[in-house]
Amino acid sequence: MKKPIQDLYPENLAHCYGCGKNNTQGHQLKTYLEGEETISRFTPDLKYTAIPGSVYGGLIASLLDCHGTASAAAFACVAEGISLEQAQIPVRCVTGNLNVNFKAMTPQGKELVIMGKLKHIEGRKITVEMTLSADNVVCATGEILAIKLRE
Ligand SMILES: CCCCCCCCCCCCCC(=O)SCCNC(=O)CCNC(=O)[C@H](O)C(C)(C)COP(=O)(O)OP(=O)(O)OC[C@H]1O[C@@H](n2cnc3c(N)ncnc32)[C@H](O)[C@@H]1OP(=O)(O)O
Repeated sequence: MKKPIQDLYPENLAHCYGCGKNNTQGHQLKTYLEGEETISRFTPDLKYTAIPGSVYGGLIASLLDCHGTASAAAFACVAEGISLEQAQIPVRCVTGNLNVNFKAMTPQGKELVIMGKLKHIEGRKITVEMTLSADNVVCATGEILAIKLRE
């Protein structure tokens, strides 16, 4: 079975609050490469409330952040011919810049679907465009500039 990108991160770089598998108190977001796009799914619980019934924007930014860095790692691996079918990948990206547009209230109690597409890669800089949807309605869009860490 295909593993999520975050489960391929080196053990010492897998503690991120949003997506680290080694952070038992974090969100543990999981992102998959499907064809030329990436996908994560997350259902927030009620503590992430903004206006009652809607999801807190900080959580939305956090989901886009971690989806974006995972997507960047996956796209960098594909570009460099590094297999994702192995125990660990030698690629880890951090956020240089994250831009979020909140398009509509994000409803509580729904599974959120976050999708990512590669915009471009230039050296260690990887730009990914993202959407976050509930019930097929785009509630937020985002763009991340992720920087691949030096080895
Ligand atoms: C944070 C590292 C620790 C390891 C933790 C791993 C796990 C974390 C998991 C977290 C995951 C979840 C997500 C999170 O929460 S990640 C947490 C939030 N992000 C950070 O803390 C990152 C802080 N910044 C840095 O550590 C360094 O600045 C990095 C590593 C990013 C680059 O420093 P480095 O010395 O390696 O490289 P460089 O300075 O030669 O830059 C290289 C190129 O990139 C360009 N550039 C750089 N920044 C920006 C910018 N802001 N906007 C536009 N461009 C930028 C730069 O101009 C250059 O371009 P060019 O001249 O080549 O054209």
